[in-house]
Amino acid sequence: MIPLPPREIAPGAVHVPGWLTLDEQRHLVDACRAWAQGPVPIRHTVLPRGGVMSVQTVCVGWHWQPYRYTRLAHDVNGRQVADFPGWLADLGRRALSDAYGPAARAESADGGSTTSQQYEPAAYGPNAYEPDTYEPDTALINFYDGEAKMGMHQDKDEKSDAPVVSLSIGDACLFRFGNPETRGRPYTDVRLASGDLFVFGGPSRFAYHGVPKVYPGTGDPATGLTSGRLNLTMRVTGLR
Ligand SMILES: O=C(O)CCC(=O)C(=O)O
Ligand SMILES: [Fe+2]
Repeated sequence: MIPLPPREIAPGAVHVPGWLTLDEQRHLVDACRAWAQGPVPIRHTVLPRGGVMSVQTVCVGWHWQPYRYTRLAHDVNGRQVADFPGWLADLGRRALSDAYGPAARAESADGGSTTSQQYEPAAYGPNAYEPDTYEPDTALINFYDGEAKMGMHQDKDEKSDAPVVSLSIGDACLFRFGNPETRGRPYTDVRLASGDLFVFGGPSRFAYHGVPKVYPGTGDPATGLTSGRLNLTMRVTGLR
């Protein structure tokens, strides 16, 4: 199947359908399976008021618990999460470069005129367009069974406005991408399928987003995931 072309959903938010090859998806599924075992096993995150998230989450680099990052997983088993691997950071840089196009490079190379540039670099702030210097140091890996969902939220526990790179594998879902001001409209509903890349940075870095629904049975077992949906988001914590 020929994937749809990249689409800008909101300023700085780009959906790239079918970005990962099947091999890359398999590799990511294997890696996520290993991380799910430990040193800090995958779990349903417990929220401060006692609610339990329907997705299961495991982290690498830094451990996320609502609403902060720590080196040790105090809310699970007190251990340090796995290191953030270099190959994943490389994948993140390639993702940014592919999502935002050659804009930043073309601009610095020839002083402003660009060739196949789709988006306006000036509007996006310094971090969105520097794929080469992107240094993600944490990844949150979420597993959704057929019933799981995620409410509208902002990714705002990072002390950096560098873009978030999101990769999806397995069952497709309805991904709702909104605006930085409110949980409600305006938002755009996007179907994220296996292999899709979604990047949000610049003016959309702190936009509300969520997953109202997963579509069971829509994934390709050849990814290594026979049911459910895997989502991996890389971020720059800005912590040290
Ligand atoms: O599953 C997704 O596509 C989004 C996950 C997400 O928003 C998050 O982990 O913060
Ligand atoms: Fe999020």
